[in-house]
Amino acid sequence: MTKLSVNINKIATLRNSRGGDTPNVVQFAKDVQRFGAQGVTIHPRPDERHIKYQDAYDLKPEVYTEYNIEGNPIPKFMEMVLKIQPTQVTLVPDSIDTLTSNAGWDTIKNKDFLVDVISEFKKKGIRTSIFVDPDLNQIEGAKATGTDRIELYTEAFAHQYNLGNQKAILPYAECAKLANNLGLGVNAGHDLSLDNIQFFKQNIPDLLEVSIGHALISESLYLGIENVVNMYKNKLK
Ligand SMILES: CC(=O)[C@@H](O)[C@H](O)COP(=O)(O)O
Ligand SMILES: NCC(=O)COP(=O)(O)O
Repeated sequence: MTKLSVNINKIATLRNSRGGDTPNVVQFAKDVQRFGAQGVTIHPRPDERHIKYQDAYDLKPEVYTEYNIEGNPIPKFMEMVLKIQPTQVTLVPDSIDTLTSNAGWDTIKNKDFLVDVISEFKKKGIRTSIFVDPDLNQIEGAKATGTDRIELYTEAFAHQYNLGNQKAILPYAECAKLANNLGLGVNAGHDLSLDNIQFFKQNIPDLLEVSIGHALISESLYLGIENVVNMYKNKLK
């Protein structure tokens, strides 16, 4: 079974746009779990433009499914994750000013750094995952870091699949196979959606978890908007 972890960054983006507490990210996390999500993902960024570090702490007692915190392991991030002790930390090499995650780790160049950081998290019993491009050398490199899992960076797949290029799945399937053979768990995320998730799942062996945010929240708006427009109209009769 593949677990669905709902990334709630976009709920924080909406909240922050008005400066208040609507929508409330903790309530949203509670609700998605009540609706069946098997995990909650957040990706606090150094500028706290969506999820704030305080949200990460506030969510801890309310996330009773898998709590996955993603981010670049800068000292402030490491300190927070080590304090919170979520189920999983996913390391992403994003630069400070990046719009969204845009690359996986170079696991070979950054081996020593990743070995150190991963061992810190593992000492506290936190499962580790590292964000990687679908490249066999990077999967071998990931194994050498001591990580428990990898998260396949799926933006390229999502883009190509949308253009009708189903072959874009092939490097992902190969990398998942290699990871499984090496004893690494396989997660995936970025731009997965209702359009592409079933095809992705069917072609990736032993896919343990997907984290989905941007499309899932956008789809929720579209799938809910008719209902809400009519609820307003009823109140205006
Ligand atoms: C690693 C990854 O792909 C997600 O964490 C994604 O980057 C969400 O981050 P944003 O919501 O900041 O785009
Ligand atoms: N790890 C990927 C994630 O959490 C969500 O990415 P996206 O669905 O917002 O692109």
